[in-house]
Amino acid sequence: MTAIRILVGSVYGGALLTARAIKKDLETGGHQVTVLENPALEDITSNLDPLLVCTSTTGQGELPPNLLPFYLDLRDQLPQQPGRPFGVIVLGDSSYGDTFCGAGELMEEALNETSARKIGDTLRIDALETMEPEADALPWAREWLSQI
Ligand SMILES: Cc1cc2nc3c(=O)[nH]c(=O)nc-3n(C[C@H](O)[C@H](O)[C@H](O)COP(=O)(O)O)c2cc1C
Repeated sequence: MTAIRILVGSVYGGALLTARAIKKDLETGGHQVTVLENPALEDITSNLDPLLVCTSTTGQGELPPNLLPFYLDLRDQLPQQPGRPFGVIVLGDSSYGDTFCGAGELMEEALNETSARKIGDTLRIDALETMEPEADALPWAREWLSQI
């Protein structure tokens, strides 16, 4: 059994629904999943659980408002967590061009600066290609967890 924490960033609910679907799926497999809809830094500094970022991209490659305070505190304080596993699922829309899935890169860069350890490649989910982000996210999350 692994306990994981999902850091959610979502404007219209797609990334949140995806995170909840991952929770349901992984918990069926015997794991323990906490979905953090409005994460604060203490939600990660109080434990060593692997972290899964599940965020959409808004503005021009920016983070959704519910995840932004966490990101800013993380960048500000850089609490070191050497080797802590993390993964990134990011929703975006390739019609936005250069800023496609930019929110995932922001979170990855910030977590890298804390010396956390990325597991697997980022899953980029393109709204132009799929209406069901969870269809891609569930198998990816299982594979991600198996690599921890
Ligand atoms: C105002 C607005 C700005 C967006 N900006 C970007 C962007 O810069 N890059 C990108 O890849 N997707 C962008 N998107 C697309 C969203 O990330 C995508 O639709 C995503 O699936 C929304 O997920 P959510 O329901 O969790 O908010 C934008 C969408 C909106 C409505």
